[in-house]
Amino acid sequence: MTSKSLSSALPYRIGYGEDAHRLARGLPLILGGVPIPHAEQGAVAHSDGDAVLHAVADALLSGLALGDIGHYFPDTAAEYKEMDSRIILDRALMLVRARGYAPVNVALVVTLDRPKLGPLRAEIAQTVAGLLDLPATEVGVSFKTSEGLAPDHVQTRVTVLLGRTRD
Ligand SMILES: Nc1ccn([C@@H]2O[C@H](COP(=O)(O)O)[C@@H](O)[C@H]2O)c(=O)n1
Ligand SMILES: C[C@@]1(CO)OP(=O)(O)OP(=O)(O)OC[C@H]1O
Repeated sequence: MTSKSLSSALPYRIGYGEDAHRLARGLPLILGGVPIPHAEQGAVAHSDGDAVLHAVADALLSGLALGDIGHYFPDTAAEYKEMDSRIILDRALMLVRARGYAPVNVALVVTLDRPKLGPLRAEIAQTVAGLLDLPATEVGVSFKTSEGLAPDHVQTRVTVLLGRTRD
């Protein structure tokens, strides 16, 4: 079987995405659609700077080789200034669905030194799952510190499994 016929025979595809934003005082921090209370610093970004939703959207797009969010939402366009990143994720999901795929499960890792995000794990999983029309049990959420190596930085890495919904 050639690699071309193999990829059309298999019902699953893997996607990977990541995003990072610099942090600065006086800005809100939003992760996975959840505003983080008591964050001393927020994301420096053109949009609302939600590094989780950006990485999930890039993971969806990469699974079908559809480019990345910067292609669809250039950070030079004034219309996307301070935009809600749920719009970005919606667009990526729409593109994936239009090609006959849907997310099956998501695994995401947020690297952030402060604040501790553990108490928000369920809310972030639930919110991301809701945006993808998945049960919260299909969104794994892990947190890591940078061990002080990058205190002014938030980073998210995401894998997603896409399943074919039609032939
Ligand atoms: N912003 C964060 C970062 C980490 N955690 C939790 O702390 C534990 C230890 O993380 P290390 O990076 O030091 O291994 C781990 O259980 C993380 O879930 C957190 O809650 N918020
Ligand atoms: C989202 C966009 C567009 O507003 O900008 P940012 O919010 O800066 O985010 P980033 O993840 O750096 O890049 C994607 C851009 O297209």
